[in-house]
Amino acid sequence: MAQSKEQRIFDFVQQNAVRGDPQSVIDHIDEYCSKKEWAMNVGDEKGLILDQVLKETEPLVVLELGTYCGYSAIRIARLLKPSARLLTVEINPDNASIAKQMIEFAGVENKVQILLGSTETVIPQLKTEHGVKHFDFVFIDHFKIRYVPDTILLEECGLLRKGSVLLADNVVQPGAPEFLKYVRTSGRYDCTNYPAHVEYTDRADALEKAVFRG
Ligand SMILES: O=c1[nH]cnc2c(O)cc(-c3ccc(F)cc3)c(Cl)c12
Ligand SMILES: [Mg+2]
Repeated sequence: MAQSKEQRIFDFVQQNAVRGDPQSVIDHIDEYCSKKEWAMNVGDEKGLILDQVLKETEPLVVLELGTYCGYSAIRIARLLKPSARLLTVEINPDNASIAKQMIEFAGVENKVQILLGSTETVIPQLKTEHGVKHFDFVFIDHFKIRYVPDTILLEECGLLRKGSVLLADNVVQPGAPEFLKYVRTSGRYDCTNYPAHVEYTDRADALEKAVFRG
């Protein structure tokens, strides 16, 4: 069976990065995806903005929508306090398998739980099946058409509290105009835009931070 791009990324990490060193894994994924094969990791430029917002927030319970190969899960987990946890939702079982191996190689597996399934199925189960009360931080990086429905679902499931931080990738490219309209006009969020570029390119993109007013 032909190898997937995601498997090739993991192979490159396994052969070149330092096992147990999250930064080494991040750097090697960035090296491979900027030099060999582009892939939709949040990347180094937007990753530094993610780092900065995480450091400001100091979250204990984090949700990620869209795991892919685990790059941003590792970026987030490496900055979490010992007792903090990340739950990350991935719909594609092949991606989830690569992400699991990548997260274990980086040595952050005890802070991260990968939940396989669609966000619309998983989000309503988080309180009952995963003992979540509220999320302090949500990184949104999956299908752009799911940004608004999943944000509303998080509100309706009582998973956000005053000050919960949503950080959404790709609000310019591929673009999430309905999401921007929703968080900026609903009156429920305080929003900040962070202009950047599509990972590993010079094409415009941005992250949007939306803090829930409760
Ligand atoms: O689907 C995506 N999910 C999560 N992140 C994504 C991302 O960061 C970038 C892109 C993308 C942007 C421009 C381009 F020309 C091709 C692909 C996509 Cl398509 C996704
Ligand atoms: Mg993205």
